[in-house]
Amino acid sequence: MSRSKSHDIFARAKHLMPGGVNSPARAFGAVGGEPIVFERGEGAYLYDVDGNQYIDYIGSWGPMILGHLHPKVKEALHAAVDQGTSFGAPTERENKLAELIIEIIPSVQQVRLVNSGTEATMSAIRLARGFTGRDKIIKFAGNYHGHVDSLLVAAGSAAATLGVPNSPGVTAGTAKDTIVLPYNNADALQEAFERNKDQIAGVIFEPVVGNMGCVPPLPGYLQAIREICTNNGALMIMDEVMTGFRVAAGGAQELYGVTPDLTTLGKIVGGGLPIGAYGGRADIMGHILPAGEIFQAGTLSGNPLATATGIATLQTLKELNPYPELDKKTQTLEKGLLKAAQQANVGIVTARVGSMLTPFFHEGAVHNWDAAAQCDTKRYGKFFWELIERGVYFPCSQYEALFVSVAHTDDDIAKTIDAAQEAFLKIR
Ligand SMILES: Cc1ncc(COP(=O)(O)O)c(C=O)c1O
Ligand SMILES: NCC(=O)CCC(=O)O
Repeated sequence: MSRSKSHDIFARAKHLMPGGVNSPARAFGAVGGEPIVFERGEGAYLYDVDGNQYIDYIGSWGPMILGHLHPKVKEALHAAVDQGTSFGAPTERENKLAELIIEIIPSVQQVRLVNSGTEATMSAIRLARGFTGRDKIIKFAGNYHGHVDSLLVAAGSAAATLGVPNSPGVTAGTAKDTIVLPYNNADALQEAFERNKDQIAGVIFEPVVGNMGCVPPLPGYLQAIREICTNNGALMIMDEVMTGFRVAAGGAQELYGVTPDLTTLGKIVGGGLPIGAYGGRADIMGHILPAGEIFQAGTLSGNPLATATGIATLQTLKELNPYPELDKKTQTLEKGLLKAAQQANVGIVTARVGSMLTPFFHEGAVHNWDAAAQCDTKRYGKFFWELIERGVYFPCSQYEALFVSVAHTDDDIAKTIDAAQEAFLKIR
C-alpha cells in the first residue's frame, strides 16, 4: 500500500500547522508513524489521497452513525446551501432540530445550540455554577469533555494519549475548582461531597466513557451519581456528546434509565457538520441569557447548514431505528476480535455498549483510568498498523472507542475480523 501523496501533503502540513494537524487526536501520536491524508468518504469507507480504501471505524470520532455521505443528509445539505449559509438570526430549522432533540431526549426540556461539544460542556458548567451559586465541579479521571480549561484536568482522549492529562496553560486557579475522582466509584463521590459540603455545583461525566477506550458504567453507578447529586443540591451533567443518539436513540440516559439535570450533545446531533448543544430542565435553562442572566453566545450558533444535516440525521435515525442492528453487528465484531486474539494467543479484553467498542490490550476488565493506563499501548499501535495495511481504519489510540455505523455491512465486519486475525498473528 503506497501512501506517498499522503506523506508529501503531511510533510507540508507540518510547516503550516502545529504538528501538521488541527486536532491532536488525529496525529497518530500514540501509534507512531504519520497520519493518513484523506480525500473522500462514502458509506463505511474512507479513501486516502493515494487511492487506498479503508473500512472506517472512527467515523469522524462519532458523528457518522449513518456512514459517510448518507443520501438523506447529502440532500438536506444541498438544499440548505442553496438558501444561504449563515444569517446570525433565528431560522425555522433551529426549531425543528430543537423539537427533535426534545422529543428524543425527554430530560431535555429546553436546548441551546452551540458549535462544538467543547462549547456545550463549557456552557453547561457555567450554567451549573450560575444556577447553584457554587464554584466546584466534579469530573472523573480519563473522562474527556473537550478542551474547556477547567475540564482539562486528568483528561482522557488525546490528552491521555499524548501524555498531557493536565495541560500547561490551565492556571492553578482554574484547576482548583475541579475535583477529579476515579470513575465507577460511588464511595469516592459520596466522600468528595462530604468534604466539600455545599460547594459543588455539578458533576460532569461520560455515562459510557469513550475517551479512555470504551468503559461502561458498573451496575448502579449512574443511579448513585443521580442520588448523590439530588441529595446535595448539585446538578447532574451527563456528557452525551459521544453517547447521544449512539448507544440508544435517547442516549445513555435512555439505555440506563437515569435522568440528568443537564445533557451535553455534539457529534451525531450535527450529522457531520460543526454543532453542539446543551439542554435540560426548563427551570435551569431559563437562566441562560436573554431569558435569564447567565451569558452564552455564538455568531454561528444554530447554523443553517449544521441544523439541516442534524435534522436529516436525527430524522433518518428515527425512521430506521438502527440500534438493534448496530448492536448485533458490533457484537459480531467484538466476538470475532476476541476469537482471533485467542487463536493468536494475544491477551485482550473487550468492552462494548451498542456500537461503541474497544479491544483493550489488558489482562482484566477496565473500569477506570488506573486500569486503562496499564494497557499495552505499544502493542495496540502495532495492531493498528497491521490493520491499516489491510485496509481497516481503527482509532489511532488505545484510548478511543471505535464506532460501527449503519453503512457497515456484514461483509465489512467479516473482512475486518479476517484482517484482525492476520494482524494478531503478526504482533504476537
Ligand atoms: C464525551 C465528549 N465530550 C466532549 C467532547 C468535545 O467535543 P468537540 O470535540 O466537538 O469539542 C468530546 C469529543 O471531542 C467527547 O467525546
Ligand atoms: N474522542 C475524542 C474526540 O472525539 C476528539 C476528536 C478530536 O478532537 O479530533
